[in-house]
Amino acid sequence: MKKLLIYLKNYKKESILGPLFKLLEATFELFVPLVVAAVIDHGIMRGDINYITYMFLILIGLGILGVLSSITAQYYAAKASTGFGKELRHALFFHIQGLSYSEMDALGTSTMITRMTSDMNQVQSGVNMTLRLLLRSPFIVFGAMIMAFTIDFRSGLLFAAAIFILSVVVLGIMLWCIPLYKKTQAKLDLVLRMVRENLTGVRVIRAFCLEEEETRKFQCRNEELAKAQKYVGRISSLMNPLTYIIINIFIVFLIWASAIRVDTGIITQGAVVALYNYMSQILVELIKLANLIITINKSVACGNRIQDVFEVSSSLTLKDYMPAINPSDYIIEFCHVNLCYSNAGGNALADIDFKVRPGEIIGIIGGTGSGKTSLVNMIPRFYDATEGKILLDGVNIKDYPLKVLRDKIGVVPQQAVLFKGTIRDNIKWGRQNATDEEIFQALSLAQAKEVVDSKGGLDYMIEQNGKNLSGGQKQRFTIARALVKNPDLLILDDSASALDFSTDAALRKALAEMEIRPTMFIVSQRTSSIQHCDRIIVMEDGCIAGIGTSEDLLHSCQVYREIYESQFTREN
Ligand SMILES: Nc1ncnc2c1ncn2[C@@H]1O[C@H](COP(=O)(O)OP(=O)(O)OP(=O)(O)O)[C@@H](O)[C@H]1O
Repeated sequence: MKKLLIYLKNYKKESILGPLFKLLEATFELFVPLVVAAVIDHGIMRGDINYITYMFLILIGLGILGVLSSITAQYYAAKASTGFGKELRHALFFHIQGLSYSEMDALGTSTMITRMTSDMNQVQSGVNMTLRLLLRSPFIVFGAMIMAFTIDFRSGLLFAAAIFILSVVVLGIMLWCIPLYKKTQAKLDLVLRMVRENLTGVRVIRAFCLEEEETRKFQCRNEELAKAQKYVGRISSLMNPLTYIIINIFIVFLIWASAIRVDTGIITQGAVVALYNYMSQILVELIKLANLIITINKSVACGNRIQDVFEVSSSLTLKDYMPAINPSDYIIEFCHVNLCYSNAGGNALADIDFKVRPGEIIGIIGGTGSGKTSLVNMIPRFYDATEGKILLDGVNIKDYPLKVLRDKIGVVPQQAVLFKGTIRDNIKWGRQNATDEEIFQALSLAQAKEVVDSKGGLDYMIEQNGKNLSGGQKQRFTIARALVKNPDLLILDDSASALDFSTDAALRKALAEMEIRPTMFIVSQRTSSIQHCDRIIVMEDGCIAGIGTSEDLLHSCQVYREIYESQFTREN
């Protein structure tokens, strides 16, 4: 958490002025009981109206100064904490953007959202409260005690005893509560994760009629959370009655002892009222301090969770400068590449070794989980090879600046992801300066032009995740988005799976006939989608089972033959 405080560095002035103004406010507050005492002892006792009016004006002045100091302190604390929150959020977002898929997989999306939102808010409000109260409350507690000592030494001792006992009770309850708050936070995380999963997977849940089951599970988690919250709530609710009882016992003692001392003329009646006021101030401030410590603890826990994300460094080694290009006959070369996912038992890919010439269309086929996606995901460095190397234009892909590498590659992922915005905005994700003409060219190639026409043009608004489009329409837009980039290398990862056979065939034809054709990797489960590729890579259990044309493979590769025959028979 400490490391996060660096994001306050641009708000040093506010971080100093906020607490200082709070101390000023506290100082004015500490003078109030003295003024009241003076009013009683000198004004009321003597019936001196002028003196009372004068002191009354001083009280109003102290009140106004206190309010002004408080407002100024709130202003600076809010400025520092919101600025801190803004910079921390920005830094975390930037850091997450730099992580590779491996780290994203390990951290998990829903926990990152929680850290970015509710944890971040908790840390921000913790900073705000700390700036306002961390100095103020102890200042008032000890200030009130010192004032009590200056009024009457014996009463001061009573104050010291009261502060000690109250601190033990308040700290005890607080220490009891802190681990329980952490457990409650963990249960809240579970509820949030479930909400997120249910909202994103609502269609699947309904399709499988799992609403009741999910509602039951949610109710369980929700009840566990409520139970934990109630338990910690009950314990923390002990704070007020206990502290009030203790402080009132001390007040009884104080008034009893003071009354005797008033009778003997050691202290005045005004002094008793002042002491009583100081005792009340101590109570209020100790409770505030306890709440503050709980808030700080929650914030530190949340801050540590945010810090954990910062601690995850990207496994991507990044280069800033373009390497010298080694002229090569091949655009892509996989040299004995292995891939082992973090936390996975064994290699997902083993000894992948092949070369691709510029302009070639390579089909990749294989059973579910055979490693097709893993293979193509390594080219844009979504995952890095654990052994071996991959060359692009003769240069190790790890030697390219990431932006240069990814600019050369157009990727159409298995899952068609679109963003809220117009069709134009979405296609421009591929290339920001693409003209409408270029966008239409890409849409035509992707067989998506008639979809745009049917939706009324490029200004049609796509909803978040493209939920107002069919699966096939989304796929066509994601293909157009990759094509508008004019990549040297185009990766289509099962991205025509939702297209009907004739649209799929028209798409392949259009791609094959492109004037300046990128080298292509077409991943598919359908033989018909890849059988006309220049070469086909057949994957089985993370290894290459065969490479060649469809005809060659039908003779030489049993895996391919089995896939081909099973589908060929079915398709006919
Ligand atoms: N992010 C990941 N973390 C851990 N293991 C993974 C990850 N992605 C894939 N795998 C594993 O790697 C293997 C290959 O998966 P991959 O997605 O590459 O297969 P695929 O041939 O593309 O499958 P499909 O046709 O079903 O998409 C599988 O055993 C899978 O469980």
